[in-house]
Amino acid sequence: MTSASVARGRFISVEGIDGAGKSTHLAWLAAWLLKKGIALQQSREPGGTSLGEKLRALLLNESMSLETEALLMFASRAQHLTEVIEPALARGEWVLCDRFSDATFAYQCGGRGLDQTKFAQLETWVQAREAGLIEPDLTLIFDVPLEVSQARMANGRVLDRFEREQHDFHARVRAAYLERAQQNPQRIRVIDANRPLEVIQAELAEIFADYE
Ligand SMILES: Nc1ncnc2c1ncn2[C@@H]1O[C@H](COP(=O)(O)OP(=O)(O)OP(=O)(O)O)[C@@H](O)[C@H]1O
Ligand SMILES: Cc1cn([C@H]2C[C@H](O)[C@@H](COP(=O)(O)O)O2)c(=O)[nH]c1=O
Repeated sequence: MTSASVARGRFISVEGIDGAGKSTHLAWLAAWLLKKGIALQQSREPGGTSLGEKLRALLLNESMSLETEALLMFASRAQHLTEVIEPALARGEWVLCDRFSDATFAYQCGGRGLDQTKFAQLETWVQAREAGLIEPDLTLIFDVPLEVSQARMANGRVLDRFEREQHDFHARVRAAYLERAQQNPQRIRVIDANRPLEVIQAELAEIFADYE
């Protein structure tokens, strides 16, 4: 097979409020898919590139205006798309990404109140290509009640700027994620993450059973 005929890889993103368990499940899913022989890249946003990780450190730790925050999220994404995501998909590899633009919709629009028109403009600017908008093929939202995520986060970790936000902020983020799932039922799947790990892993194995 020539490189021109390699089938595009799959783009999977995981989302959820802070402490929902998405990083835990992403690591498990990556190991499970690798065992099935699927070549993949595991990455995250903000971050995923050398520049993106520097932007991540600023975003998670420095105070900044709402506009700066939204623009830096998309700056990290622009770099991530051109440097990591698009080349990997073109090589036929899967990309498993810990958060993508649904997170901007949930945190910057839902949590912070950014105008959705501005979000749509930035999304088009950064993600539009000739073939259409680059979006995940499948997005898993790990959903838990706030008391559960707060209890999981309280378990001995140093909280970043987003994690230190008030209860109302996280409630708005969760509501925005669920709204986004309702708007995109063909792409987004909500997973009840308030269950034992092995039960959630069995659901993930079922979802990906037919994927090759
Ligand atoms: N289903 C579960 N049952 C019990 N504990 C869980 C479950 N899922 C995750 N945890 C635990 O909750 C904590 C938070 O999980 P994790 O770091 O994966 O969340 P996260 O959604 O990636 O958080 P963040 O977005 O803030 O990085 C970890 O200690 C993890 O072991
Ligand atoms: C991509 C993206 C992320 N965020 C926020 C959400 C989280 O609180 C942090 C990332 O840290 P994580 O716990 O490792 O997921 O960034 C955001 O506000 N907007 C975004 O687009």
